[in-house]
Amino acid sequence: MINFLRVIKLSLVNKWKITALLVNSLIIGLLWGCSISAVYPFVEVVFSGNTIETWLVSEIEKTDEKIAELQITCSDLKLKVGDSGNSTQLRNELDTHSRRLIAEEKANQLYRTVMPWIEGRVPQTPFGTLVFVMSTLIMITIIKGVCLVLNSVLVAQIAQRTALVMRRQFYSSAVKMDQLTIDQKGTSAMQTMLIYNLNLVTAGLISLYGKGTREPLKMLVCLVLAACISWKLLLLTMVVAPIAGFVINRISQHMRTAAQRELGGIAGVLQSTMESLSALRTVRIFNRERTEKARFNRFSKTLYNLGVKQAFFDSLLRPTTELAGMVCVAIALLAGGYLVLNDTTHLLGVRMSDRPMTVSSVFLFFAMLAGISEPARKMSEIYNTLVRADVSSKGLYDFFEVEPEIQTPKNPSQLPLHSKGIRFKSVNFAYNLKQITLKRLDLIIPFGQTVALIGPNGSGKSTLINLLARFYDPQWGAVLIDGVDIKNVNPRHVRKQMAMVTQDPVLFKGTVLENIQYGNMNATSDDILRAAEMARVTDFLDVLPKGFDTMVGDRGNTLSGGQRQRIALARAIVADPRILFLDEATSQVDVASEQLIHDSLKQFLKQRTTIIISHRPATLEIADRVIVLEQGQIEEDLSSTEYFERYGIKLDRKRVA
Ligand SMILES: Nc1ncnc2c1ncn2[C@@H]1O[C@H](COP(=O)(O)OP(=O)(O)OP(=O)(O)O)[C@@H](O)[C@H]1O
Repeated sequence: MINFLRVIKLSLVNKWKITALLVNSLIIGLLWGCSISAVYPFVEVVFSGNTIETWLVSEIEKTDEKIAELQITCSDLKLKVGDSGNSTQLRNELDTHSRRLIAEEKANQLYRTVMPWIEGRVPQTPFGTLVFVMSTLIMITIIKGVCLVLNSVLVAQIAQRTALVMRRQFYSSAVKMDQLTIDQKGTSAMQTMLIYNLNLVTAGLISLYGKGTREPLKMLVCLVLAACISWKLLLLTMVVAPIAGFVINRISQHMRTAAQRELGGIAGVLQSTMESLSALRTVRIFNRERTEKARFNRFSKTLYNLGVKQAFFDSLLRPTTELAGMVCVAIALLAGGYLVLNDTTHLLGVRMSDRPMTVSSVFLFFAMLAGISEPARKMSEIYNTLVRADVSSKGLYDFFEVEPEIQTPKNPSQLPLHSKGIRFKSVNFAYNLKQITLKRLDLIIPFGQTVALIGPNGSGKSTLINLLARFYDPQWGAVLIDGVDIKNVNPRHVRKQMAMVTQDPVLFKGTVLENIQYGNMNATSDDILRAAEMARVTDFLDVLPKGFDTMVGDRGNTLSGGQRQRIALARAIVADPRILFLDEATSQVDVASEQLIHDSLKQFLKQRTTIIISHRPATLEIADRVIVLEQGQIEEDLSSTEYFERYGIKLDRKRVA
């Protein structure tokens, strides 16, 4: 439970709520004990045709008689002990009777103390007493109900607050996590963790602070009351507890393994579902519904088997605790019955109580054991939840503890506003040990230049941009902006001067306006309008139902690919970056619009360094320089005019017009 203990530690900041909860749970426990104790007046008073007052009077009389009798016996025994010298048997007898005398005196004292409080204040008939007991029981139940509501609210507040902290911690770990780890883990695994693991941890906290606090306190109250009747008899009945504890421990070890497997299985099902649902169009166009269904069914079947296994171990717990409880009750009744039937205080030579037990006190003892076994059963149920919470918290803490590879140095260098140039200095980079992606790459891009990177798929174009944005750090060599190694700069400061548009840009749920503003939250409406005009967003606003205020749907899925790209371009323009990346940024924009965008971009690109990735000659026309990459190395580095001449590329401006 070491991992869940860390969650509990986190929840301890709610110390006042926890204190209130403990007090509340203790009250519930006491009320529980009181309601069970009602069995005593039933058996002893009501069903014997007494009222509380007459019963007290008769008890005082009985104890008076017993005290007188015991005093005589004790005096006789003292004389006999004196005569016989050192007879052990007589001494033991004297000891037993003396103890009994003290116990009777104490009981008598108690009855006499209570008597003035009771006299004339309680019902005077047996039926009236019954009504009184029942009304008290109902009152206790009402107060207990109010306490339970308060208890649930406090538990929810503690658990949900802790979940909130962990959710925030998860999100900040996720956004800090370096790209390489995210690539390896997969975003759907992270989503699963955020939803499923966190839910199980919250359920664990609710169980712990709810039943996990209430039930042991209920047990404690009943244990104390049972011990007051006869602590020795209680010890005797508890001999089965270590055996039950051993069996429960063995079962719980299996439960833990099963819970771990089940969690892994659920993660698999959720990941597979998220993946196929987010790519439903691809699934449909290739008629792969059956394949996906089969894959999903396979995962679900595994989950079913794991669930059944888990349920099997869960189900073992209840009969085990019930059997242990039954054995306890049987021992108690057998021992108690023996003491009552023989009117003795000794069992197998061991004194169990100072006064012989009455039928009603054995009943009360039995009721207290029942009062212990019910919470014990509930406790065994929460164990399963706690095991799952522990397994889930391990997953979450493993996630929190991943040290991001991209770190801010202890004494970061300041990066001035980019105005000189970018340099890749002997850069070697590999995503994994098997393949080097960039090999001793040297490249200098002066400020204000627009460079087009071209080359076959997988030649390392996007990787180059990723290194410049510090999504990854090179294993060898350095990337410098204006002479400052960006490894020594806070990544946030590096990215502050950058903006990026990719071929499949992500838009967020919100309006067109909000999506453009995302690039610069301080942008005025004029800035947004200017950016929208430059990216030709304004050209299609008329066809959108609410213009700038149209909701773009999940990830912008209510827009066409070209419209999405144009909004993403406007978002980058409004950010007013010093370094701009355009990775096939207009690949889905129609030729006529692309030409218009290029015309308006030309002026904009003059005050910044731009890196374009594209295979389309039309896009290359805004570049000053073309660099051809091949297997992570620079093959050619030409001015755009040289490049167009060498490869005989002619741009058909008429077609555009
Ligand atoms: N996250 C990643 N993890 C592991 N390998 C990667 C990762 N991203 C890219 N690669 C590998 O690095 C190499 C270069 O990829 P990169 O995306 O930089 O190529 P590219 O020139 O931009 O290709 P394209 O023109 O197809 O976009 C490829 O072989 C690719 O498989």
